[in-house]
Amino acid sequence: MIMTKRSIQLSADLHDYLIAHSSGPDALLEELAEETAERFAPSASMQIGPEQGTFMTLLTRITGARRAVEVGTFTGYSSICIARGLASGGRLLCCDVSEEWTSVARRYWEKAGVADRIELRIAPALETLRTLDEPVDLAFIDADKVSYLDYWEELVPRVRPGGVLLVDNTLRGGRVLDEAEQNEDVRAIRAFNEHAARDDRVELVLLPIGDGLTLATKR
Ligand SMILES: C[S@@+](CC[C@H](N)C(=O)[O-])C[C@H]1O[C@@H](n2cnc3c(N)ncnc32)[C@H](O)[C@@H]1O
Repeated sequence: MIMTKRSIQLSADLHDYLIAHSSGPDALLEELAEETAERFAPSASMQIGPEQGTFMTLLTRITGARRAVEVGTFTGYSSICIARGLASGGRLLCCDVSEEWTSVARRYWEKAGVADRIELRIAPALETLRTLDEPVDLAFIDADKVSYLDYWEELVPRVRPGGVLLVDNTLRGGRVLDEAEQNEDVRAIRAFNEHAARDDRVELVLLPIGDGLTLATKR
């Protein structure tokens, strides 16, 4: 009989323990999370979690990424985590449609000392992605769920062989499993997961970090 090792369910205490035994977040990211929670609840829950942020900084650094793209910036937490991991001379292009939310991001980019390596484009992300003509080392998708498949299709051809794609919320709180769940976002994530898992251009793993984080590398 084959015994399958499964990821364990994290209780709130075990999650706290995991955070306490990981690097970061530093005081600046904590301040950003607090300001976002105070000013923008309940939208604040859109922000990535601290362990995801650390994971993304380490992954960006380990892969030596110099040219990164983020789809969905909000108040800037994940963009700071990516920007901090970029190799010397690296650049991050951020795509969002909200001037209000990204004005907070701009302020924290200055405080974090990463403003000089980030470009923000305020426009529907599909429009921005279609203008990209340089190979991408690392892409992060975290915007409107119904467009995930379209973002993927624009980004996969642009990511260089060996480059990385990260896609957030791919477990959607576990609702992907509930066949009765017909919420538009959940259906979109389900369709995305099925599409990506069968995509021969990449190898991927769906990690149980945060709300589910798909990590793919281009063949
Ligand atoms: C889940 S939040 C991003 C959270 C962010 N990654 C963080 O860690 O704080 C989603 C963001 O996608 C943006 N967004 C929604 N639709 C978009 C679109 N069509 N094009 C670009 N950005 C979009 C929203 O304005 C919002 O800021």
